[in-house]
Amino acid sequence: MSSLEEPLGFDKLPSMSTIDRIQRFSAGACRPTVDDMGMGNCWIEGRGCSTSNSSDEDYEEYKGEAFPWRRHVRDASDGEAFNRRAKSLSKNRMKFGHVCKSRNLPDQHYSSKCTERGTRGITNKFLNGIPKFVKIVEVGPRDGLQNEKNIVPTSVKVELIRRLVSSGLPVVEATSFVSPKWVPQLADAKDVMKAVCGIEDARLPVLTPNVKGFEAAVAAGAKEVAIFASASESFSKSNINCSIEESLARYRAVCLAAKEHSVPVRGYVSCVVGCPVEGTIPPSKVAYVAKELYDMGCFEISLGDTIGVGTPGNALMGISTVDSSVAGLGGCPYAKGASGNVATEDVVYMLNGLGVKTNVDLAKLMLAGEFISNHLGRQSGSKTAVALCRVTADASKT
Ligand SMILES: CC(C)(COP(=O)([O-])OP(=O)([O-])OC[C@H]1O[C@@H](n2cnc3c(N)ncnc32)[C@H](O)[C@@H]1OP(=O)([O-])[O-])[C@@H](O)C(=O)NCCC(=O)NCCSC(=O)C[C@@](C)(O)CC(=O)[O-]
Repeated sequence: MSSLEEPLGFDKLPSMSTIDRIQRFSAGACRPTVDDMGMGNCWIEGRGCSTSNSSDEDYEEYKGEAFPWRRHVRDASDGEAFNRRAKSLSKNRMKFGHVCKSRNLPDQHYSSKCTERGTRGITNKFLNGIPKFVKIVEVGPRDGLQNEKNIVPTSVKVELIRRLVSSGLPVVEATSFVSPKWVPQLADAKDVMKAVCGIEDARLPVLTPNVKGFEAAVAAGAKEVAIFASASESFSKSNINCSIEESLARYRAVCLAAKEHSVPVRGYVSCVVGCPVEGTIPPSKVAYVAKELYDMGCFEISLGDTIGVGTPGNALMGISTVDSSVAGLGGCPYAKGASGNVATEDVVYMLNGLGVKTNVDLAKLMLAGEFISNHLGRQSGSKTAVALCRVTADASKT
């Protein structure tokens, strides 16, 4: 029986063809997680969303997402239960169209909610493998604002986080405890965290590049952190001023500290498709870094198409965790050519149209996007937000 405590053998790494399919899938900054790559026995309790029978059950599982410090040894009954649920999922796939109401969106004709009718016309082939629930990790307040020319006031960041959480997003990355010399836009990390750490309706992870950052984050009230490695040597050097191996050594220390504090750690791998300096990145490099992060205790690995050079392909199906940024804000300041992030509004709109539940209220999310876009003095980078605003404005004239 395989144990969750066991390190993965190299034979358990995703096959080259799997990685290749993931590469083709990772459009923009939509980041599939390693679990979604079918990484052998990387079973983490509570992450089996695509095997659930109902969206509500999926969501409950996400809310109860367990972390490595709580990984358990999977026994035979777990495996049987998993298989039973997987089988019944395939029976229930036709239920995709179940309504998930978007409460306050002005005009519900425009895919503001998931409807049975909206999905009926889509072929079974396409629907096969689409998860019933997608967890969205909102990175706007962190990735979105880290590259802004004008520094956004702390109070605006805090209000943005509150609005995003109230839209139903389960995870909102709040800020980074990095060097203020490197990312001055997030130099107020401590104040932001202190203001939001009491929020309980969502997880609010923060980026920590080293133990110094981890300690500052925990002192400010962070309950979850993220570490960020790269599959490209050049990007590692320009982003965190060290080689991949040096970064992994730093992150092992962060993970050890996190374990002592029972703080869950999410792992990022940047440049999983391409790097602005090195060009195409070999999938084996991505798999290596992902495995290292997993082995040191990360409960989830986010695969970042940092400069947005991936293209969608059939392997899109089955992905159940997506990172996105409200109003399409952001991008890494140390990735030349990074074209920004996929807008959360667009992701939610698309998933609503496909009948995939997210538990995010699109209307409230759009208001959060409008709030930050107004502050930044520019139009939202979300096509959905722009289009639906126009529709609403036109409707109000008639
Ligand atoms: C990693 C370092 C710190 C190395 O930076 P360094 O200059 O090599 O570090 P150092 O150890 O020599 O320290 C330099 C100074 O920074 C201070 N320092 C050191 N650590 C910290 C800390 N944690 N918090 C606050 N201060 C810190 C340290 O105390 C010292 O201060 P000084 O003595 O000069 O006054 C730096 O390169 C850095 O902060 N990089 C962060 C870059 C960044 O945040 N990039 C954007 C996030 S990554 C991203 O967006 C990609 C992602 C995650 O979204 C996924 C994807 O899309 O690909």
